[in-house]
Amino acid sequence: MSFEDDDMPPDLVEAGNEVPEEEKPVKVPISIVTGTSNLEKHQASWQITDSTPGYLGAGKTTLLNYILTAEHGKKIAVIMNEFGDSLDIEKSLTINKDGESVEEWMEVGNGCICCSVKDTGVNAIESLMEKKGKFDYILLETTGLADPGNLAPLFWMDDGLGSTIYLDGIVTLVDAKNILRSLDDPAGKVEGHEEGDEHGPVMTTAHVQISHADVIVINKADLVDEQELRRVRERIESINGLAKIHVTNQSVVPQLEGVLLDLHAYDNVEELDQASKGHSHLDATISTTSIPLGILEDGDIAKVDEWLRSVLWDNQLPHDQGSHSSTLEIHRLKGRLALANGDIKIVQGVRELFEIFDAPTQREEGQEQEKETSESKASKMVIIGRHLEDFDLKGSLLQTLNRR
Ligand SMILES: Nc1nc2c(ncn2[C@@H]2O[C@H](COP(=O)(O)OP(=O)(O)OP(=O)(O)O)[C@@H](O)[C@H]2O)c(=O)[nH]1
Ligand SMILES: [Zn+2]
Repeated sequence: MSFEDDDMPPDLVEAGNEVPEEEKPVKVPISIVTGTSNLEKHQASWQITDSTPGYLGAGKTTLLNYILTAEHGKKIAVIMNEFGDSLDIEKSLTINKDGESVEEWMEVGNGCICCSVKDTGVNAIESLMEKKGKFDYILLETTGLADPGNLAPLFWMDDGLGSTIYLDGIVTLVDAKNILRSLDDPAGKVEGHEEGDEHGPVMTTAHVQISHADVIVINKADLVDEQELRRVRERIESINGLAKIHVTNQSVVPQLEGVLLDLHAYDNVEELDQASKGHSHLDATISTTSIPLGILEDGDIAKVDEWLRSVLWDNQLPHDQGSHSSTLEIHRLKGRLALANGDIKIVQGVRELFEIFDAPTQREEGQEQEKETSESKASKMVIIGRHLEDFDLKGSLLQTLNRR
């Protein structure tokens, strides 16, 4: 597992397959950058007749160029996955250090990196690191990848792959001028997801990219006025109440750490408390719901685990009485389970994958601080998904915990 706390005393480490600290490979964080694209360029076959200049890319290339030329002292590998319209078996990989870039080519098999990364992509990155030395960070740009939810689990649950790479987080760029239109545009419909009723709201690529994001960069702020920017922001927050939001011009983010790098989006739940402010129902397709759970008992962890298995694996909402014409679809979830004895567990989920693990303790900051945070923070589960309002998630979870 990739969430071990370095400071954990050895007697708390589960016996069995634990590798001694000094033999453990240092894992390299990978951030996935998604964003809406120029439909005319990438999706010509859809016969877009709307030729307004609005449908340009959100600014991913601008962002990556900014990173590649900025002086940050980090060795960052940027992998550009240009749209898979050619059957290239090599992908451009740009390695940058201190404003100096070297272009490398990486064999990934059959064109689209999201399809081939599992087999060859990780190996390719690893062998490149052997040749070029370890990277500090990897940024994977995913033009043409509609659904980052397919890619995230490959890098997240990485123990099976024996990988030296772990998912740091997903960054989604949106175009301030066009995002509202993209969210309402049936032409952007995502294929391969569970269909709701035929006449229901369409789930677009923009929805899926926003719902999976840990960080959302609203770019091209210069093209909208304050009022429109607020509407964009509120709509995005109603879809994904967990993501950190930054507003930029020319993709110039305030800093790299915490915005693109060092996100730790899968090993902490810092953003959990921002989610309650909620502008629910601004978007009819995807929303965020927040379930307060108070202080839990030891035995409740197993119940939460059971509930998640049922909902995520079996598509069964426990104690559900209603009949539904829609299917519950959960994209992302985060939770904090605060136990009466002061222990805190973290829940992380993407699609059908989830994990419950001990919260990293903050020993450096002293026992007092640790105690204070555990007492002041109650349990909470935040869920992002489709058709959430058709189901009583809160009632189901509380009943599973015998709270009702
Ligand atoms: N007005 C304005 N234009 C911007 C801004 N950022 C980028 N652009 C322009 O928007 C266009 C698209 O930017 P790119 O960085 O190529 O976007 P992309 O997401 O890589 O686009 P694709 O390659 O189509 O996926 C370019 O012409 C940029 O110069 C901004 O903040 N404001
Ligand atoms: Zn693919």
